[in-house]
Amino acid sequence: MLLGSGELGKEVIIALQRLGVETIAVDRYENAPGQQVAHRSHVIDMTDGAALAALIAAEQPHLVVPEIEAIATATLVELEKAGQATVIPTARAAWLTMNREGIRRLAAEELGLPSSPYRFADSLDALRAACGEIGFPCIVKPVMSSSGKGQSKLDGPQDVESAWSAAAAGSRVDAGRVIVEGFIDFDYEITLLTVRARNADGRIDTHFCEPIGHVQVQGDYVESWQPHPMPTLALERARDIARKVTGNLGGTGLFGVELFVRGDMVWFSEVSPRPHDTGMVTMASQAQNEFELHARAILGLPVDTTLRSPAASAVIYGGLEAAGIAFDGLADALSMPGVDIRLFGKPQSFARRRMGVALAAAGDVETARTHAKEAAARVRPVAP
Ligand SMILES: Nc1ncnc2c1ncn2[C@@H]1O[C@H](COP(=O)(O)OP(=O)(O)OP(=O)(O)O)[C@@H](O)[C@H]1O
Ligand SMILES: NCC(=O)N[C@@H]1O[C@H](COP(=O)([O-])[O-])[C@@H](O)[C@H]1O
Ligand SMILES: [Mg+2]
Repeated sequence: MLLGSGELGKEVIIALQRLGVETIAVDRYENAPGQQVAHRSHVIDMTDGAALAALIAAEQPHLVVPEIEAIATATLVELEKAGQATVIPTARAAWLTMNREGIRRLAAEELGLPSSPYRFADSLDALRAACGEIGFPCIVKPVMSSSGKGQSKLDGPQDVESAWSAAAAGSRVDAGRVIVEGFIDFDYEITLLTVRARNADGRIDTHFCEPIGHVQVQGDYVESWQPHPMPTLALERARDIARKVTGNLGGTGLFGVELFVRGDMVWFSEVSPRPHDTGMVTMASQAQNEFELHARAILGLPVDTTLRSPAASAVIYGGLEAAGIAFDGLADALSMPGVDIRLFGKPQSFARRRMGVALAAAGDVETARTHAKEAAARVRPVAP
């Protein structure tokens, strides 16, 4: 049972089905991408613990696979403890990463991993004080949000009030709480896809994919590529951080470990205990893409993180505010060498909603990036 059935869950469902698994797609709205391919589906408010528990009791899935962070994870923890659900990778991992406070305190305070300085605030006044302590520039984010929703960069005290309002509007669950992070002036940022999977002896091994470089605009990924070259020491540090944080979260499955890099310095940013949006590039670059790796790992099957070809991905946004939009220019995009397109089939388009992705494999990353961006630009959303 997938909890969340967007573009990432859709691919996990397809990968699971190819291995003979029966799939149930759950989301907050009807005809979510994953629901279009699953064996059956349900629409519930996944942040409603009682509704979630009732659905799990009715369906009795062998595995519960969170696909987004905003779900009633405290309920998952209870169900797991009572032996009524097996949560991927663990209920505790879903619970800790749902809230930026949980994962940040674990990573920085318990595991001692390098991260940006941070404070939490529950009111505008507290936010003013917190920004004062962290200094400017800084970044403010709701403790519960994703894809950059409700996130602001603040250059001075004049930006505090608008950041507080933006966080309230962009929070998935209105917790009324924000994190302030010191701004890290990184050279580049990566996602290190990390897989915890059982080996032939039944023990869990940690496997790493090649680093994925990416560009984010307003906290949302617009472009990613693999491999991203890194100095040996920085890569070792990145893997060390990823091994520690995923080892603590436990269980089996694929994780997206987000890291900032400057020279040989590496900072932990956050981690998704599930496939990552920037990892969509692996549909073009790897022998087993991140969705297949997740499916195999959670089923106790062997994994192979080998890179097959340099590749890149570029996001196709909705551009329009309309239901049932269509797309022009597919033939133009697909005529490019090494290019492939995924259109997610989201029933409703918003200007900044991710509706598809262009993928390009090439002999080198630069060519792949150029081709992916060009292909994405050739796909034009049109009103129905
Ligand atoms: N402290 C920071 N210093 C510099 N840049 C930052 C910082 N925090 C976030 N960013 C930038 O904003 C992006 C999004 O931040 P973050 O990953 O925390 O948001 P998110 O809403 O969880 O996004 P997603 O769900 O897509 O991972 C980062 O990838 C990075 O580009
Ligand atoms: N960064 C997290 C991420 O990319 N999550 C992906 O976006 C979907 C929600 O999209 P929506 O907001 O367009 O419904 C989620 O279901 C997941 O597939
Ligand atoms: Mg992120």
